[in-house]
Amino acid sequence: MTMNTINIGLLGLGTVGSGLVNILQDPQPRLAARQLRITRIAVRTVTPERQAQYPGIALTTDSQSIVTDPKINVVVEAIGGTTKAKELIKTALTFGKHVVTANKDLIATDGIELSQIAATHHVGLYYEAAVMGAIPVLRTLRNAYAGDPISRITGIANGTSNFILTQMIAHGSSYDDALALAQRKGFAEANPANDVEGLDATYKLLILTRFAFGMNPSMDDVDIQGITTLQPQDFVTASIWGYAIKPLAVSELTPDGLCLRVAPHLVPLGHPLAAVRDENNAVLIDSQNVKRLSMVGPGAGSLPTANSIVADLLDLADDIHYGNTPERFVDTDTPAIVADSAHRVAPRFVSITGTGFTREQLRALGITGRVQRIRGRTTVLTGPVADTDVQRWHSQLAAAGVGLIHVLPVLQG
Ligand SMILES: NC(=O)C1=CN([C@@H]2O[C@H](COP(=O)(O)OP(=O)(O)OC[C@H]3O[C@@H](n4cnc5c(N)ncnc54)[C@H](OP(=O)(O)O)[C@@H]3O)[C@@H](O)[C@H]2O)C=CC1
Ligand SMILES: N[C@@H](CC=O)C(=O)O
Repeated sequence: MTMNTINIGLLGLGTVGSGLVNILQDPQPRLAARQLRITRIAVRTVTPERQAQYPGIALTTDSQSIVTDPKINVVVEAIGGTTKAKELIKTALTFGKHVVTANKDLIATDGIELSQIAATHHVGLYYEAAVMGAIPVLRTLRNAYAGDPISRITGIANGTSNFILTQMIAHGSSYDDALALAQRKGFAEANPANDVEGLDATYKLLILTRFAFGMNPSMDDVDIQGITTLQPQDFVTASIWGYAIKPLAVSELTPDGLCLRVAPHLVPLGHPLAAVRDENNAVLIDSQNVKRLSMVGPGAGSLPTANSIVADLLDLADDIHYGNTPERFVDTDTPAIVADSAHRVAPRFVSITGTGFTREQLRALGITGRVQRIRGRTTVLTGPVADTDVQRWHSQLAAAGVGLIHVLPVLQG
């Protein structure tokens, strides 16, 4: 059966938006059959030279005119940020347009509200590209786990952080050089602090938690640490003890509630996540029936991310073609039950400035385990310790004038 053309209005023509244009301009046969056509694109700056690169597509700086255009069926939002993007998406949904977005910041914070607006107007709101780039994790959680209780999601959810750590470890790059390269490659957010301070991975973890556990936690429910304090001594010491350091996002359902953590973790060298390098992301889903399922792939970048947008567009194309109202991507506004810090227990990798601290002094603070002194630092690998003890170490060491560089959790299982 011949399909009607689906007119797409694209907001943003940066890393992600240009990837979508590339894929749709030269579509593979199965994609070509769906008649997806970008008709208009909103950007901040239009020049005759820029317009000339996109024959048949009208570039405009008037994004509002796209989200209200009666000829447009689907709006793809790839401008990022929350204020303008939210206003545009709300208008598009209210005008009866389906919306696809890669915007995890917005979906993490306002996704429930937007999803309700979409349902009211009988349109779809999809955002597979917002979480882990090319990895189809949201559809997998939605479609494959309805009958299988999940116990834990463990992932590398920020490509930029993983890329920076790989560059520092494998190529001896400085942190600043590695971050600059991630920016040039289009992996980093407009504000790269979101990547390196763990916020981007936290947004993704909040969305994953909705899909995996049907609960809706907030940023305040997540223990967040970035990668900015890591230095070459950490990688050396961790590897002597048989670990890699990986930027993980973990959502675990315990009898006391959800434990949500974003932090560089020590990961045993033989663990599958230890081998995930560069801008790749990975997710391990632990559940009752399947036990463990893993997926690895590019977590950032133009074509990998745009490919996930195409997957959303194909779902919508079928609904438009058959006259169906798209299903809600996720359907929960249940508040999260979050475990108390006293119940969040893990072994820790403790780095302290200076090498003069004796084992006895450390033991007096309750910091015991294997000790390494290397290049002006003392590092201790402890047994299982609760988050409340870690909070106490921070205040006691600060009061004693001792520099506590970081306390990293060790991944278990
Ligand atoms: N980069 C990646 O690998 C990934 C990004 N994402 C998400 O995708 C979204 C886009 O990211 P990315 O492509 O990297 O961003 P870029 O900064 O590369 O591109 C942003 C685009 O949006 C346009 N733009 C910004 N503000 C406006 C506005 N007010 N009106 C019209 N156009 C506007 C810019 O126009 P102009 O070109 O004129 O400046 C630019 O084309 C973000 O939400 C990001 O978090 C998700 C997964 C991966
Ligand atoms: N900046 C993000 C891009 C994809 O979400 C990342 O590095 O993962």
